[in-house]
Amino acid sequence: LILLVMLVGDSGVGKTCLLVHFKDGAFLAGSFISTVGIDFRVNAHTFPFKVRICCRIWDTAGQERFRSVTHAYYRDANALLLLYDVTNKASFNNIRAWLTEIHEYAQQDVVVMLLGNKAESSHNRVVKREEGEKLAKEFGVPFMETSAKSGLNVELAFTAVAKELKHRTMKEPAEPKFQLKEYVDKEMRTAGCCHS
Ligand SMILES: Nc1nc2c(ncn2[C@@H]2O[C@H](COP(=O)(O)OP(=O)(O)OP(=O)(O)O)[C@@H](O)[C@H]2O)c(=O)[nH]1
Repeated sequence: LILLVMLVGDSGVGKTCLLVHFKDGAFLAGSFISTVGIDFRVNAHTFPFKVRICCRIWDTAGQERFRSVTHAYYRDANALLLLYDVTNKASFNNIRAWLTEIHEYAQQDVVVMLLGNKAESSHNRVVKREEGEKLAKEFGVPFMETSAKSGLNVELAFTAVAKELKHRTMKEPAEPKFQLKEYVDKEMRTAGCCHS
C-alpha cells in the first residue's frame, strides 16, 4: 500500500526545501529554482524509522500556471501538507483559497496539516504564530511552525501525518483512535519548541 502525501502552497514558501531537509537533513541554500508541475521527490523508504508504512511524497508547484496540473493530483492524495511563509503575508492570506481548492478537489477524508514555514527568520516575520493557530482552528486542521533552514519541526510534520495515515489504514478497533492534533500538541510541548 502506498500512501500519497502532497506538499502544497504558494510558490516560494519552501515546499521543496522542507522535503529536502526531511529527506537529506540539509538545507538547500542558494538560488531558488521553482518547481515545475508535479515533482516526485521521495519514495517509499523515507519512513523506516518510526512508522512502517510506505509513503510517497510529492512536491507540487506553487505557481498559478501549474495549478490545473496540481488539481488533477489532489484526488489521489491521502494527506496534504499546506505551507505558507511566515515572512510573506500574501502566502498566508492565500491559505483560505488553498483550503477551498482542497475541499473542492481532494478526497473528503484527506489529512490536512497547516505549516507556517521559515519560522527561524524572526527579523522578517510578518505572520504571528497566533494567526496561524487561529486560522488552523477555524478550519479544524492541525498546525505547526516549521523551518527548512533550522530543521524546526520538519521531522515532526512528516511523522505526525504518517502516523495518522497509518492508524487510519490499520483500523484496529481495539486501539484508541489516533488524535493527530493531540499528538502534535504533545510532541511540541515535550520538545519545548513552540516558541520561535
Ligand atoms: N529563511 C528560510 N528560507 C527558506 C526556508 N525554506 C525555504 N527557504 C527559501 O525560500 C526559497 C523558496 O524555497 P523552495 O523550497 O524552492 O519553495 P517552493 O515552495 O518549493 O516553491 P515552488 O517550487 O515555486 O512552488 C528558497 O530561496 C529557499 O532557500 C526556511 O525555512 N527559512
